[in-house]
Amino acid sequence: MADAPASQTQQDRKSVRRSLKPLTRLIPYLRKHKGMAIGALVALFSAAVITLILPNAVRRMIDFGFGADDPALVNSYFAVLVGVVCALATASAVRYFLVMWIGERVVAELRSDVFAHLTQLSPTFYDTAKSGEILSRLTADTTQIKSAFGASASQAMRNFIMFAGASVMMVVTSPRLSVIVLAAIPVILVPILGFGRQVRKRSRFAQDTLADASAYAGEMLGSVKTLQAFTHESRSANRYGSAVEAAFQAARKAIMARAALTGFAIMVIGASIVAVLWIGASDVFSGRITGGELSQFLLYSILAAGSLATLSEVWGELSQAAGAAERLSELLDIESEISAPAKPAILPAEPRGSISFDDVSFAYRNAEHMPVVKDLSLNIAPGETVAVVGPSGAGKSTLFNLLMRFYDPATGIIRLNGVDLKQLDPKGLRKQIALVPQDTAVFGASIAENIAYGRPDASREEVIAAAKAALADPFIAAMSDGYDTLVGERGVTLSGGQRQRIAIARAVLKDAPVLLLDEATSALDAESERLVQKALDQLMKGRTTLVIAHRLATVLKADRIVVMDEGRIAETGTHADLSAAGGLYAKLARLQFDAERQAEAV
Ligand SMILES: Nc1ncnc2c1ncn2[C@@H]1O[C@H](COP(=O)(O)OP(=O)(O)OP(=O)(O)O)[C@@H](O)[C@H]1O
Repeated sequence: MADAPASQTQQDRKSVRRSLKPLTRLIPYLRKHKGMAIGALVALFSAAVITLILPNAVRRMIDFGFGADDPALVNSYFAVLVGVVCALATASAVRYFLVMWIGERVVAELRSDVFAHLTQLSPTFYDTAKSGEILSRLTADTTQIKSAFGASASQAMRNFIMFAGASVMMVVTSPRLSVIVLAAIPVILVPILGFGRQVRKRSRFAQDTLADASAYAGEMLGSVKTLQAFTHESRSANRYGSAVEAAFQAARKAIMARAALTGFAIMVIGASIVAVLWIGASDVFSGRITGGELSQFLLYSILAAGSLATLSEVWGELSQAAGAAERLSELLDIESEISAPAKPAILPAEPRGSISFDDVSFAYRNAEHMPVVKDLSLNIAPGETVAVVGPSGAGKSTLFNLLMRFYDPATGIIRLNGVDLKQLDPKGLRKQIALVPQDTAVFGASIAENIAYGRPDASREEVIAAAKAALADPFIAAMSDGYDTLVGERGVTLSGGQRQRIAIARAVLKDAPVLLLDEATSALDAESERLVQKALDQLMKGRTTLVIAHRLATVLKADRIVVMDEGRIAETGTHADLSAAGGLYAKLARLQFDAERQAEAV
């Protein structure tokens, strides 16, 4: 599946899966921990076998120990029993540890894999996906799988072994009584399977509803200022409340199905035990079996019944986990639209930083009927500075997206150093490009770490040098902890101009031959503006620069101005040429730059 459009994922979700098959996706994770898994199985098996020995020991004690009227014999039986109990305790503790360990381990690895996969997906996926929903999958679904692996799977196996063993031992003890108990089994099993399907369907629905609610919460908390500015607090809280309520109702239905399943199983099992006891009692009176044998049989049938009841409960849990595994599999199966070719081309060193767009057309996946770039051709020489201007929505940022290969063009070829971008490994390509975006993302870490985002292996000295080149050093030095000051979500909020200088410092560190610069539209104060401009001038030296320009100063400095309109290049030339031509540029320049001149005059 390529980057799935939302509608397709929705459709997949609605389809009801009828088995635990999605859980097989987890087998490779188990294989990695074969030793632990085998250990868990051995412990599991030992504990089950020891439990099965107990009723036999009880019978021997009743029939021989008490019967023989020999206290020494009774004592030795109890001594053996203590040993058996110790062995049972040890095996159970080992089983618990190993099984829980495997559950935690598998989920840790699964989480890392899902996250790593998510980081690889192309922006097309994120254009339609809701980040809150994805986070819910990463946390809630994996937790469900953990409980399935940690507890349910081992319980299922233990109880299956116990059930099989106890059934065999029941037949050995009293074939006549066994018939009654075993006849009840199909009566129990058939509805269990039916209920199980219901539980699975409903719990998947509950999880989906919860994921939708999380997506909404994520979106709202991400833009809390807008929310409060429009005083939408109670409206949002109500909407989230209803979403959570819907999730609760869905969960309630799943729980109801499970409760009915458990109650039903216990009732049928209990009834058959009472019947056995009744008939067994009359058999003891008539001398057909001994009292010890009836006790043994009864203990085995309680064991078998208990195992079956647990199995029915565990079946429900495993079904829930299968729903979660299915949702995670869907995520893991999404392939990135953008990937490296089998044999990526080597980028020639020369001409360093030459760019060409050759008859390129492109539309975003979620608006395919609306091409955003149309038959666009543009050659940029190494070291050239090209300013891209145009009305809002003309497709300027899209050019950057295409050049960084976040998306592939529908038709036409884009080349770097003469090589088609599709022939290159996207990572290799992106190493050649430094992006200074309009709105810089600052991460919850120290300033130094934020700058080193440009090149994580950079030394402290290199980070400081980059900050100096970006004229960011003075404001960083003035902060309480200097380069170690925490910023972003965990610390100080940076101003627009400061963030831009952090972005420039990152680009300085990256030292790539191509620079993509998206000038901020929001005006900085004169001093910040001067500093940012000065830092940029330094950065642009010797690099091929494509700049989405909003300032007169920038277009004046550019070697060439490209004017975009509705996805096409409307005009190209210098500021003087284009102003004189009296076309779109002249109009834009009049509107935009006149205001700037007036502001400067004030
Ligand atoms: N991820 C996306 N999915 C769908 N449509 C998009 C996406 N990004 C941009 N568009 C649309 O593509 C068109 C061009 O957008 P683009 O951001 O390239 O314009 P721009 O010239 O950079 O505009 P601005 O100056 O306002 O930033 C717009 O109509 C926009 O709505």
